[in-house]
Amino acid sequence: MKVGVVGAGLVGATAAYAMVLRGSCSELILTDVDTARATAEAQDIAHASPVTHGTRVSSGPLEDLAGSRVVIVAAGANQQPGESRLELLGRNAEIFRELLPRVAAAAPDAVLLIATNPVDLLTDLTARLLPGRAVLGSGTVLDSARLRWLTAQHAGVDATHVHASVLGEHGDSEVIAWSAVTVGGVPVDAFMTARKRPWTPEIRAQIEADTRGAAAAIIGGKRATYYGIGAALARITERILGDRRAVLTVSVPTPEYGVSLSLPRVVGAAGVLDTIVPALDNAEARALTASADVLRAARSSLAEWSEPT
Ligand SMILES: NC(=O)C1=CN([C@@H]2O[C@H](COP(=O)(O)OP(=O)(O)OC[C@H]3O[C@@H](n4cnc5c(N)ncnc54)[C@H](O)[C@@H]3O)[C@@H](O)[C@H]2O)C=CC1
Ligand SMILES: CC(=O)C(=O)O
Repeated sequence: MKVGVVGAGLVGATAAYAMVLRGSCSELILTDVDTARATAEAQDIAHASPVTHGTRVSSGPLEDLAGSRVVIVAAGANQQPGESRLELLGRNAEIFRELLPRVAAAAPDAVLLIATNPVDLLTDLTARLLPGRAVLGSGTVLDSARLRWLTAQHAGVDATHVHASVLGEHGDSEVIAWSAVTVGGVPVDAFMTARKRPWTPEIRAQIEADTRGAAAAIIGGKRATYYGIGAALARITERILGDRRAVLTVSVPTPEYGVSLSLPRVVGAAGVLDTIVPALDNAEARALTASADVLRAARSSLAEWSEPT
């Protein structure tokens, strides 16, 4: 089971390291336009292999992606402090137009897992550049993990027992779907009441703000985020490799909203197999529509969508 990583920067290398620690695959290839960086990262990560799962790790040109079942794409610019994800669109779309057709040709059977921001619009662009190809974006898997973790702190439970979905854009317009949050299978409000935990509108508003603002806060402190997304990418990749039919909030083109965004989706060997539209309250449904509007408006700056439709 071979996995490729295109863009061996902080996100790509951390995803590769997470996969080596978890034994997600048998072979990993890192590729980057900065060949010295890819070589150094592959060597450093390979040195973890003998003391973990023995994964074969190497670096090389794009052609070495041949035979990959999943290729993670984390190539491109990241945000500077104060910058939004959407502000990266022009720069990273330019990279994708040149890079993604070559990645797809080098790894013809791979599912393409996009991480580069703005991830929803670059997933859309990749799907447009490569019709018929299995493409998905990491979407709000990371944001959902942040929401789960924050909720678990208030519930006083292990975060793996919180189920929660952030919907829409991986970005400032994302939607926290409280009506679908459960803890140990119990709706979150009932769980907090049963455990006598404080659970007020102010606490929920703070959790929302902390979920939405997590990336900016971390970037302000250490210039980039990579551990959370690295683990999320490893998990999505494993679910594809093992055809595990996991339910994950990944991003794919979504006809109902006219753009790629995140909803709970069943993920297996072919990528996204099915989409589950959750039962939302009216405010959540309106917020999801507004998030799609934000994404479509930003996308209209791309040449591929600039023609009136
Ligand atoms: N989807 C998500 O949840 C998250 C996405 N990101 C995004 O991931 C992307 C990467 O972030 P970092 O790793 O922190 O940046 P980084 O600057 O550390 O790494 C980016 C790498 O891409 C490489 N690259 C640029 N053009 C390339 C090309 N044409 N071919 C191959 N490699 C190329 C660069 O040489 C560099 O090594 C950014 O867009 C960032 O916003 C970051 C965190 C979370
Ligand atoms: C940078 C980014 O997209 C995140 O950490 O959510």
